[in-house]
Amino acid sequence: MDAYDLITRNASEVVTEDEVRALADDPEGKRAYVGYEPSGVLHIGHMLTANKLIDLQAAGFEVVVLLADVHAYLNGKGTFEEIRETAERMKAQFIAYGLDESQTEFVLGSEYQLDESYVLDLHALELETTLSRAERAMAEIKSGDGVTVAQAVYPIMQALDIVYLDVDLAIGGMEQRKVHMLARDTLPSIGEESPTCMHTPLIADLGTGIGKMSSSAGVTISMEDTTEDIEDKVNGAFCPPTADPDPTDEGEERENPVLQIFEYHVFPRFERVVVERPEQYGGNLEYDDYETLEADLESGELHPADAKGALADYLDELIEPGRAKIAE
Ligand SMILES: N[C@@H](Cc1ccc(O)cc1)C(=O)O
Repeated sequence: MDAYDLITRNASEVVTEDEVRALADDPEGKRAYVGYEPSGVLHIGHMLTANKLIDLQAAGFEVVVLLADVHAYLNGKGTFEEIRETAERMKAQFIAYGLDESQTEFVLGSEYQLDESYVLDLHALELETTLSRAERAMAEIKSGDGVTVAQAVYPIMQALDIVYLDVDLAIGGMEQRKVHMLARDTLPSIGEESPTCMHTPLIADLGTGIGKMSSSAGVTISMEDTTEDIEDKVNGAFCPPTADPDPTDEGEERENPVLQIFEYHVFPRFERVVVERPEQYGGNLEYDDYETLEADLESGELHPADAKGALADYLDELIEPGRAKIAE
């Protein structure tokens, strides 16, 4: 796989392809980041962008993980003290998950976001941003009704982070895209370049295949899950024998979350996937790529129950180091 393909694999959106190609041609010294609000424990959503950071490290990028304590505070996630404690724990979980500690720079937002120059640049950007634009940028990030002033400042700070962390590439899930578009449009007004961005897909709710999996609603997988929890959740997952399920009777789009997790979580981390089956059902199946597994599920060669059994095992292996860290 060449550098561009590795950098962009499994991405839902690349803004722009030409810009990322230029970075891929000369990755030496290039920096990429993801920011996370410290809250709860690492879950499958965090792990998806972390996989992208692992790809970027393999492609030669320097990687920055922003533990966005001020953002979490602005989004009502607790006191500063609580948030900072959570940030410390999340850092340990990211390392347990597979981010190379010697190649990853962990930064707490408050280390620089309270500096005078940052605050003055923030106010300059505030002058360039309408409230409705800030509100729209937050639509997929905040929960609940009504945007507070704190939540309107949030996306503007996120845009400025790209400048202050001196990164060449901003990564986030698709729910971050409007913040990144705001950054691309407004940063030139304070004399900065429009940042290059890349977005990872959102995984559908495990139980229904509808909407996106989140820690606040529905079923998610996190580093707190025991082996048994994972088995139960995966066994109860929505998994018709197709990657493209029909919409619900109410017309809601549906995805196959079991296949999505194979594609975005398992194949990027394991070279070969083995689905164990008793001899009388044809013996084990082995896959070197996601597409073959998907084709086998669609043809009926691979039964959803067997796919789920394998998925639970691989997810458990991915979660185990973080789970051990939490238990310490
Ligand atoms: N907006 C991100 C967190 C974040 C904060 C600041 C950033 O610079 C980047 C990302 C989230 O929803 O979790």
